Parts: sequence; structure tokens; C-alpha cells
Amino acid sequence: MEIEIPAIDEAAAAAAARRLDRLTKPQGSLGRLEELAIRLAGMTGDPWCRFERRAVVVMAADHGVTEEAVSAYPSEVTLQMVANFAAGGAGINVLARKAGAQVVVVDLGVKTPPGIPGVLDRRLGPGTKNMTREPAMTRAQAEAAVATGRELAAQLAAGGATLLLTGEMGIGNTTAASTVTAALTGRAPREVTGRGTGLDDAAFAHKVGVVERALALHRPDPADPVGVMASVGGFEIAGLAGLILGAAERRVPVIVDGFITGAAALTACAIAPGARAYLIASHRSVEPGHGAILDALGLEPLLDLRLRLGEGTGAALALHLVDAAVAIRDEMATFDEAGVSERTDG
Ligand SMILES: O=C(O)c1ccc[n+]([C@@H]2O[C@H](COP(=O)([O-])O)[C@@H](O)[C@H]2O)c1
Ligand SMILES: Cc1cc2nc[nH]c2cc1C
Repeated sequence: MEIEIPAIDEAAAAAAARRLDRLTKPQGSLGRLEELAIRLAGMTGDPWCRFERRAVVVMAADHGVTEEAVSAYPSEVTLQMVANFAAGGAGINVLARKAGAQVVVVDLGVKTPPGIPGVLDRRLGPGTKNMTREPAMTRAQAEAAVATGRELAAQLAAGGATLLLTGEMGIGNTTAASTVTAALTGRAPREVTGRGTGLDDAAFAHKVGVVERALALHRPDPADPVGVMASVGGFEIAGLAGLILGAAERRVPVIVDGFITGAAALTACAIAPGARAYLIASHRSVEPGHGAILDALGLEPLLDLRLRLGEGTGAALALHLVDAAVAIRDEMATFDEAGVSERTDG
């Protein structure tokens, strides 16, 4: 897959940094907020970038591996939550409203077609297959999922979105995300597997065994990220990898949510390493595998609120910090404007 990701615009980043250094504060004292403003300038190529239209893309799909009893909830919840997203009643709807972001709900392969107006139909099948028995999907489906995500990023950008946030919904998808993370980072399944929606000790131990069995069956090759998606991924994970690539191709920054969208980011960067420069890690999920992903990508999350909901909720919260960084850059007075004395030690 040949994907061209533009390099960061160092001149734009430097111009933003110069502005921040003239504002009425000790240099660098707004810490990671300043770093965020500088990174955003580098990504967009515009030191004065603004993000008036932003969308949380919530990709939903089902997972055949739920046959192995890996989730605390039944897989019908995927469909039921898609209806909840469409009705505006889920956690992500509330937090996206607070942050002024549109919620775009996309069906990549929920077991039963939702048939709900406003839910984008990008179905690749009625959920993945059980990866402990056979590949989760065909290579053609994995490629189609990535292509679908790239196209959606292009459509959203054409519609005026200048910032994208990743979200997902899929009962069983932490098992897929753990297996993908183990495959791409080389970490042991027990290091990157967690309790998902809330497994007890016995069910958690069983889930680690499921991840181990899937890896032993497929032996996914980390040099072939699309193959990793096909054998042990998920439609929404592959779709979000594509969305990230499509955004990075257009210099659109992406706020990445938690563990599952992190696995999508890891996959995107395995396909095209240049995508990493366009990622903002919103938070550190409770899921242990998320730490492995953040380490592998060299990303430091903005928040640590012990979230494990998914849907894009951590990303929507971090959007307030992006807005804060832009407002500081644009609205603070400079030393000259405010008549404040500059540092005296040279
Ligand atoms: O984003 C996270 O880090 C996260 C951590 C744990 C669970 N989730 C959500 O919970 C669902 C997957 O959990 P599970 O136990 O069914 O694999 C899925 O819908 C995710 O959105 C999300
Ligand atoms: C109710 C519920 C809501 C969710 N949102 C994301 N994953 C979820 C899992 C469950 C079980």
C-alpha cells in the first residue's frame, strides 16, 4: 500500500513557537499546551490554524471471537449502542456536544444491520469470524476497511472538517486490540490484555488464553499490518487505521482515543510511519495494552482519567485542551502589548 504522508512543516511550527515566546508568561511555562500549539502548526502547515469543524468518527463492528466468552457484555450491545449514538444519548454524544464536535457513526460490520437513518453504511460483513478458528476476515476485507476509512477522511475533509477524533464501539474488540498489539509490538499477550468491559479474574485469565491461541494459530507477521488486520483485527480497527491515514495524507490532525483506537493508530503507523506525526494521544486507558501502544508510538497522552469506555470519549475531552492551546496562542497579550517587563538575566 503506497501512501504519501507530508512531512511536518517546521517553518510553521517555528512561527507558532516564536509567537508563544512573546506572550506574557515565562517562556515555556504553559508546558505541553505550548507543545500542542507548536505541533498543530507543524501538522497543518499553518501557525494560525483553527479547528472550527471537527468530527468524532465512531466506527462500530462486531467480533466473532465473542463466541469464546471474552466480554462481560453480550454482542447485541454493539447494535444497541449504535442506536443510542444515533439518538444522542451515549457518553460520546454528551462529551462531543460539550466540545462542539459532530458525531459521525459508521457501521463497518455490526452483526445485524442497524438500518438507522444517519448511521453511515460501510458494511464489510456481519462481524468478523472467530479468530481462534479462522482468520477474522479476508485480506480483501482488510484492504477494503482501510480504503473505506481513507475515503471517509477525504469526504469529511472535503466537507470542511479540519480535525478528526477517533472513536469505536464493538463488543469483543479489546480481545482483537490485544492480539493486534501483541502482534505488532512483540509483547506477550499477558502484558497487553486487560479486563475490557469488566471481566472477573477467571474470565480475564481465559481471555489471555484466547489471545495466545489466536496468535499461535495465525503467527501474524508484524511487517504485514494489513495481514495482521485480516487474521486478528476488526473491521472498525482497520477502518480507523484507514481514517488516520486519510487524515494524515491531508495534514488533518487526529486525536486518538483509547486502547482500541490506539491499536488502529499502531496499525496505521505500521502501514505508513509518517502518520505518527499527525497523532495527538488524548488519554491513557486503563487497558494495559494501551501503554504498550503509546510507548511503541512514542506518544505521551494528555490525560489520565482512568477511562475505559471507548466511543471517542477521551478524545472529546482532550479536544478542550486543543481549543485551549489555540486560544492561548491567539488571545494572550504579548509583553509589548501589555507593557510587561521581559526577563533580565540575558
Ligand atoms: O477505549 C478503551 O480503552 C476501552 C477499554 C475497554 C473497553 N472499551 C469499550 O468496550 C468495548 C469492548 O470491551 P470488551 O470487553 O467487549 O472487549 C468496546 O465497545 C469499547 O468501546 C474501550
Ligand atoms: C453499555 C456499553 C457501552 C459502551 N460503549 C463503548 N463500549 C461499550 C460497552 C458497553 C457494555
